Amino acid sequence: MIRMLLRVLGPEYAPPVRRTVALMTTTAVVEGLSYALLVPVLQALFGSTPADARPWLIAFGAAVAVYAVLRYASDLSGFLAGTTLLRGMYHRLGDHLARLPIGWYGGGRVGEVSVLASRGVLDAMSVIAHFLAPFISACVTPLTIIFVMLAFNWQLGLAALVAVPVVAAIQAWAGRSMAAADAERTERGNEATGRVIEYLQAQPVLRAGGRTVERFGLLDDSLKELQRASRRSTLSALPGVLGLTLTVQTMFTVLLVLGAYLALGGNVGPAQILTILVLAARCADPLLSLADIGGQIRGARAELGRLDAVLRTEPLPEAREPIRPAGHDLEFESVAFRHAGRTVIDDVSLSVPEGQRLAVVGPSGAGKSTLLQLIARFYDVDAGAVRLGGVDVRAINTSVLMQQIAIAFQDVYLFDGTVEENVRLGRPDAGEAEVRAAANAARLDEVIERLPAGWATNVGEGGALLSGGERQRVSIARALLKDAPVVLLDEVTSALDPVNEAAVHEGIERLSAGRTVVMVAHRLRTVQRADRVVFLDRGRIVVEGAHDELLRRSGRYAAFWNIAVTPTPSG
Ligand SMILES: Nc1ncnc2c1ncn2[C@@H]1O[C@H](COP(=O)(O)OP(=O)(O)OP(=O)(O)O)[C@@H](O)[C@H]1O
Repeated sequence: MIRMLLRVLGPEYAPPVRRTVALMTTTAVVEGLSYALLVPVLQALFGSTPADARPWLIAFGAAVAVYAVLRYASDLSGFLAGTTLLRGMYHRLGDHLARLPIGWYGGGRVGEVSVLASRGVLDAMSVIAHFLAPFISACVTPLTIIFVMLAFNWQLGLAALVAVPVVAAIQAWAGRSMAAADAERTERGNEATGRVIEYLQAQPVLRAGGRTVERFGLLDDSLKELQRASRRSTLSALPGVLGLTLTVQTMFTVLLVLGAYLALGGNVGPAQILTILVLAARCADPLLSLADIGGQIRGARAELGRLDAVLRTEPLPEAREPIRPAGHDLEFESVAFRHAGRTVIDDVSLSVPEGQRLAVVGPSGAGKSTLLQLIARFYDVDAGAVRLGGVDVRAINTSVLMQQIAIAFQDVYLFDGTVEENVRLGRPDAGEAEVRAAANAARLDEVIERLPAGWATNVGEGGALLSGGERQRVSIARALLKDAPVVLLDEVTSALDPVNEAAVHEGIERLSAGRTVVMVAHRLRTVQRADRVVFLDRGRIVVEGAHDELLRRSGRYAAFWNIAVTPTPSG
C-alpha cells in the first residue's frame, strides 16, 4: 500500500513516510516492552517479598511515560505526513486534471471525478494519518510480547509464536476473499452518490412532471444495490473475523492448559502463569483489531487504485517542437472523428478565411458542437487535420492555442462567485475599465443594474440566479474581455424573450467584428450575417455557400429554414 502510495505521489514523499513508519514501529516495540515489565512486577508482588516490586513498578511507570511521549510524537508525525501527502495528492490530481483533454470530462466523468477528488482522496490518504499506527501496533506489539514470553518461558513463548503464521494466513486469506465484495460495495456507493446528486439536480423536472411525492426509481434501485453490496461485504468479512477470534481464543486456551501442565509438573509457579496470561491478554486486543483495520486499509487501497488509474490517463500529446500559428484562418481537411466508435464527423473539409464568419447549421445531433470542439482541441481528430493559421492544432502548444480562441458555448458554466469574477475569467489581469467595457458591449450592464448587489451579486452555483439569456451575456462578455482573434460560438437554442434576444444578438455582433468566427447558429438573423454557411447532417457537409444562394437553390437547406422559421399553428 505504502509502495503504491509513493509510486503515485513520487519518491520525494518517501522521507516523511519512512520517518513515520520508524517512529510508529519504535512506539509499538516500547509498548510491548512496557507490558513485559509486568512480568517482574507481578512476580515480585506474588512472591515472598512484595516490596521488591517497587523498582520494577518505577521502571514500568517510566516505560509507560516514554511510550506516551513516543505515541504522541508518532501520532503527530502520522498526522503531519498524512496532511503533506494529502496536499501532494490534491496538487498532483489538480495538475493532471488540468492537462486532461476537455473531451475526457464527458459521459458522467464529472460526478465520478468529484467523488474521487473529495471522498476518494481523503480515504486513500487517511491510511498514514489514521490506520498506519494501529496497524503497526497490532502487528509489532504482540510480536514484542511473544519475544518477551520466549525469553521468560520458551515452551509458553513457542505456543504463542505458533499463532503468528496462523494470524498472518487468515489475514491474507480474508483480504483476498473480501476484495471483490469490498470493491463492489465501493462501486455501488459511488454510484448511489452520483444518483443522489442527479436526484437533487432533477428536482425541477420531477416537480414539473408532478412526481414530488413519488420516489425516484433510479435512486431507489441504486440504494437497494448499495444495501445488498454492503450486506455481501459484511458477510464476506465474517469468516476472517471468526477465524481471528478463534485463533486468539485457541492460543489463550493452549497457554492456559500448557501453563497448568507446567505448574503441575512444578516447572513454573502460579505467579508466572498469571503473568503469561496477562501478557497473552495484552496480545489479544491488537490481534482482533487487525480484521477491522485490514478492511479500512483495503478500502483505502481501492480508492488509491482508482486515483492511480486517473493519474495514468494520458493527456493529449504536446508537440515536442510546437509551432506558433502566423495567421488566424481555419481549415478542416478530410476530418473524421468518432465518439465511442460511432462516426460523428465524417470526411469534413472546409475553410474559414481570417476575419470571416462561418455559420454551422443542421439538425440536432448533426455534429455541429463537435466541430467547434475539434477546433479548440477538446479531442484529437481520428483522421485528417484541423489547422489554425496553416498549422495543425496538434502542433500548437495547448496554452498558445487557447490564447488564440475565445469560446462562448450555450451551456455556459458560471462559478458560484460574483458576476465580476465570472466575467474576469476571460482575462484575469484585465483592468477595471476593460471589464466594464466588455460588460457594456455584451449588454450585461443592464442585467447588472437589476441585480441586488450589482457587480458583486453572487450568481449562485452554475449561475442559477441568472436566466439562460443572461448567462450567455456573461459568456459573451468573458469572450469579449479575452479579445482573442478566433471566436467559437454556440448560440442558445432556447427561446429568449425579445429583450434578451436583441441583447445577445448585439453582443454576438460585437464579438464577431474583425475576428475569425465559427458559430453554431440557430437563428435566421445570425445566419444572414455570416459570410458562409455549412449545412451539416450526420457528420457530413450536405451543402455550403452564402445563405441567400443556398436558399435560392431550394434544397434541404431551404427546407430546414422553412421548418425552423414557420410558426407552429396553435390549437
Ligand atoms: N461525449 C460523447 N460521447 C458519445 N457520443 C457523443 C458525445 N458527445 C456527443 N456525442 C454524439 O455525437 C453526435 C453529435 O453531437 P453534437 O453535440 O456535436 O451535435 P449537435 O449537432 O451540436 O447537436 P445539438 O444541436 O442538438 O446540440 C450526437 O449524436 C451525440 O449523441
